[in-house]
Amino acid sequence: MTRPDTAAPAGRPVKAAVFGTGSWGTAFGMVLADAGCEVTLWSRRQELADAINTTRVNPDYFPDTRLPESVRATTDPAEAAHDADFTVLAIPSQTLRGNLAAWAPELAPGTVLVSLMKGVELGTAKRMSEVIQEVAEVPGERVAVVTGPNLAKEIVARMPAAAVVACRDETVARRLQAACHTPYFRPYTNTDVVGCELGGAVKNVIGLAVGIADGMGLGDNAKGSLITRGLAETTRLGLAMGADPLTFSGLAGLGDLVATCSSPLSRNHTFGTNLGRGMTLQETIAVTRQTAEGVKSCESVLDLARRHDVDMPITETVVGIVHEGKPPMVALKELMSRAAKPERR
Ligand SMILES: NC(=O)c1ccc[n+]([C@@H]2O[C@H](COP(=O)([O-])OP(=O)(O)OC[C@H]3O[C@@H](n4cnc5c(N)ncnc54)[C@H](O)[C@@H]3O)[C@@H](O)[C@H]2O)c1
Ligand SMILES: O=P(O)(O)OC[C@H](O)CO
Repeated sequence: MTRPDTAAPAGRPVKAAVFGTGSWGTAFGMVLADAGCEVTLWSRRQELADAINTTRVNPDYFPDTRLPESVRATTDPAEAAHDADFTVLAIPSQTLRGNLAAWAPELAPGTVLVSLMKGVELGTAKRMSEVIQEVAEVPGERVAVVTGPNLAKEIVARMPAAAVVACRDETVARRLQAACHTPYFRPYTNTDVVGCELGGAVKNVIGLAVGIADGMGLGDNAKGSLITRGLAETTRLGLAMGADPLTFSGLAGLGDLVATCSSPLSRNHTFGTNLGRGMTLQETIAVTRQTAEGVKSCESVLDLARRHDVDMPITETVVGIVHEGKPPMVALKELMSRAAKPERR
């Protein structure tokens, strides 16, 4: 595949570096390769990079999936980043700042940094694209976000999904859209980076809440209510932060909420279900071997809400259960006994 815009040198394939060889980094690397890119995955562990290079399989995450020939792996950040048109970041949100500071000197000049992460930084309450801009010292026009209902396990099975590619610069969004568009992965562009990132981060918190309700056996009315009121509080926060409210009825908002809150493949949903069934936080963490971003980001989302003076009762309830040891039944009673109010306020 040649580059999708005239600004880039012709005659070679689009190159992508993907930092993080977990579920989504591996799956999105496969999408990029299927779309015609040359992909280098950066892995922390040499055994994993060797396994991918020799067997074409990531044995730790997707032992049954053969990765395309155009995907290779390395543990050397400079080798991964070399000449990359897109530098994709797929590590846990809370580790981004430290890792990116180490990788920044190796980034290819002019590369577009792409966040796959759905979290908000603890302490600063910054979105991932803000952390990227700050640490890599790049303008917002060179930072993009890929988000939407994209459960990695379904993507590696090449099951159909749509997504959103968001960037302040629509031309950059279109380049990335072309670089990851395949017959099974349909990306739409959006310039509302704030809304897209908030949609992704807050849906993990609502996914935890719905999981808890499922674990408690509260039924489908409770699920529908939590999804809808979860979307309402996400939209309130988005509006306060300058996002376009329509983003939240799109793939980054409603689409991702529905997928996360209805799928047993969602780590956040499953985490919540275990808590709702009565596991302690420590027991739940012990059985969750992958990243469930909402567990940490519920606190930073609540922090954001307070900074913007926005009421987010479901997020507050999740923080109470996950971090303050509040029994789910007590939290439920508190949530249901809040003062009555109109739906649209
Ligand atoms: N898995 C999905 O279906 C999915 C889909 C869309 C978005 N996301 C988002 O993508 C991001 C990554 O999630 P994931 O599912 O790939 O998680 P994962 O747990 O499957 O993989 C995380 C990767 O980061 C690496 N890692 C962990 N700690 C690290 C550290 N301190 N320094 C460097 N690397 C570290 C791990 O080795 C692994 O390669 C999250 O923000 C998640 O919300 C995931
Ligand atoms: O497994 P989860 O809960 O991190 O969800 C994965 C994706 O974000 C779903 O779009």
